[in-house]
Amino acid sequence: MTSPRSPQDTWKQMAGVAAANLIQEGMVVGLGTGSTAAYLVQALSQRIQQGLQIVGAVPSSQATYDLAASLNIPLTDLDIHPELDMYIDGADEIDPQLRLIKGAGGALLREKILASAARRFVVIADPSKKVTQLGHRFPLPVEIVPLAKTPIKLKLSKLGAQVELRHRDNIPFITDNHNYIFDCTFPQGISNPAEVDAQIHSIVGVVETGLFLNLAQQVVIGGPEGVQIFPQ
Ligand SMILES: O=C(CO)[C@H](O)[C@H](O)COP(=O)(O)O
Repeated sequence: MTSPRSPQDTWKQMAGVAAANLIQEGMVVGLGTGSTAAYLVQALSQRIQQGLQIVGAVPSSQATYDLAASLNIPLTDLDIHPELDMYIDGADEIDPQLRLIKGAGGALLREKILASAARRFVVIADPSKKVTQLGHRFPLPVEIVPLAKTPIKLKLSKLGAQVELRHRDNIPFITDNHNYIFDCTFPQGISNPAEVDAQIHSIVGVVETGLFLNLAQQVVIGGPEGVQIFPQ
């Protein structure tokens, strides 16, 4: 297993290990994307080596697929298992109502598909991800069809967002679904996430937003005082 490098990494690993311990025999599990989810994947692999038998895991990105395959986790997909027993993933922001901003890793569409296909969605994080209001610390990622980038940018700006096309290595970042991502900063935060989500979804060419509302059931936070699970 990778050695944690900072307290935050240690806390992410604690959350990943605790969430892997929630996985039971015979489950179909969705695996999230990002550094916290990578600790989950490593811990699940260890449990499988120790004898846990799952039906299979569905990865939320190519990166997670590659990691899980390299660790010999049995993989499956939504065509074979359209319902997941559990989906476990990180988040960029978590509010007190378990509403989330996700998508820093660029996998928000597949992540939301898996979260909505799961009977139980467990979020794993370190304490820095907890916020009182969404959108204050982290821009909202919005996945869009590249052809429509200019009209969509205009419409998002009219909703009050400062809109940046995500780049990697000085070229536009392309998602696993061949789309672009706009990172949208709302200077006052997002006081009504459901309304903002509906307004953004009404723009033609928007594929999905990083607002995960009414999806997460449980949060596992690793921190200096150990692991806290809410609600228990
Ligand atoms: O939404 C995500 C990827 O699209 C990640 O779950 C989120 O960015 C958290 O990442 P990390 O665990 O590396 O802090």
